[in-house]
Amino acid sequence: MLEPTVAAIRPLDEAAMAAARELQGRLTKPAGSLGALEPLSVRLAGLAGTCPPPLPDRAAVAIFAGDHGVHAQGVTPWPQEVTAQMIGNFLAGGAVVNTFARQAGASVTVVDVGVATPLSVTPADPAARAADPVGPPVLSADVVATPADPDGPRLVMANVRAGTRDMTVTAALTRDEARAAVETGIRVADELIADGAGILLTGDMGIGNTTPAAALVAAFTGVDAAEATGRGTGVDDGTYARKVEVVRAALARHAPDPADPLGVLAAVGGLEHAALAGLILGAAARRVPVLLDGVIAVSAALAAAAFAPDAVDAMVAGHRSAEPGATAALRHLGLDPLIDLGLRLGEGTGALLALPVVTGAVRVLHEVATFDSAGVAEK
Ligand SMILES: Cc1cc2ncn([C@H]3O[C@H](COP(=O)(O)O)[C@@H](O)[C@H]3O)c2cc1C
Ligand SMILES: O=C(O)c1cccnc1
Repeated sequence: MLEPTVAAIRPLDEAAMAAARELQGRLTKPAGSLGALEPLSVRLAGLAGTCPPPLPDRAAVAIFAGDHGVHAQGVTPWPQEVTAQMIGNFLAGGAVVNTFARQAGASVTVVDVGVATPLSVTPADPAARAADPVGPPVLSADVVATPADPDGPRLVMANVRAGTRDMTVTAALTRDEARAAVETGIRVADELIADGAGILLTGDMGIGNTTPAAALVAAFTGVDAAEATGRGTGVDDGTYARKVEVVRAALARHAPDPADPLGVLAAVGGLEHAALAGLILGAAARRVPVLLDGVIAVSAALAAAAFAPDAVDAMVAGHRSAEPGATAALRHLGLDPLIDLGLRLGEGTGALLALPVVTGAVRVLHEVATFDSAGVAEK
C-alpha cells in the first residue's frame, strides 16, 4: 500500500495554477493584496487540477495516539496513562481539540495506533449502542466506519503495538511495525476522503511524543539535537537538558539515514508520527490538502516528504508551534505557517484555528466579483 501511494503522488497541475493566477488578477482588489492567501489559492488549484479548486469543506481532523518507550528516560513530567485518559476525553468531547472542531464544523476521528494503556472503551456494536444511546461513541474497526452518532467523535482501533521501545536502548519500532503504522495512516486518509472530506487536519496525542518528534526533525533536517528539542508540555531545566541528551544519544546510536524514511521512523519515531506521515501521503495521493498542526505533525511531514518530495505540495502549515523543532522542520519543507500564536498543545488545535484561513483563500476564487463583472475601473 505504501509504494503505490507514493507512486501516485504527482506534481501540481500547471494549467490550473495559471488559471488561478489569472483569475486572482481580475478580482476586485489590488493585485497581491491578499498576501499569502493568493499563492495558497493558486497552489490548491494546482493540487485539485481545476480552477477554482473545491472549497475545503467537510474538514476532518484525525488524531493519532501512541505511547513511547523513551518515556522511561524521564523526558516528560506526565504519566503515560494520560494518553489513554485523553482519548476518553476526546470521545466525550471535552478536550480543546473538540471545542475548536465544533467551532470549525470539523469531524474528529481518534485512531489508537499505539497506545500502551488498555483503553477503557469497549468496542461498540449496534446492539450495545442502542442499549446505551448516550455513552461515548466507540467503534471496533481497523478502518473508519460510521458510528451510531455520525457527527460525534469516533475511535478507530488500529493498535500496531502497545507503545514504542525506548529508542535510547534499541530501535523504537521494527521496519514492519513502522510500515504498518504508515499504512494505517494512508487507510484513514482514504476512508475520510471517501466519506467526503475536502481537507484533512493532523492531530496527535502521546505523552512524550515531542521527544521522538525532535529526533525526527534532527534526523531529516540535520540540525543539532539542541535546536530540534523543545520543552514540550513544559519541562523544567533539568528535564530539558536530559531530553536534549536523550535525543542526541538516540541519534548517535542509530545514525538514521534521512534517505530511508521508514528506517528513520523505525529507529527514532513514534507510531503516531508514522501514521501521520501515512495520512499526509494518502491525502497527497488523492490530491486533497492536508493542514498540518504542530511539531509532531511537521516532523511526520518531513518523513512524508522523504518518501515523496511532491507530497509537500499538498501540505498547508497551519501554525508555528512554539517548539523550536517545528521551525526547523518548516524551514526544511519550505512552508510558511498561516498563524503564529505561540501554541504548544498539539491534538490538531493549531490546524483547526487555521482552517478558516484556508477556506477563505479558496472562497475568494469562488465568490469575489471581477473588475469586468462588477463594473469597477482598473488602475
Ligand atoms: C493533559 C494533556 C493534554 C494534551 N494534549 C496534547 N498534549 C500534547 O503533549 C504531549 C507531548 O508533550 P511531552 O512530549 O512533553 O509529553 C502529547 O500528548 C501532545 O499531544 C497533551 C498533554 C497533556 C499532559
Ligand atoms: O507543537 C505541538 O504540536 C506540541 C507542542 C508541545 C506539546 N505537544 C504538542
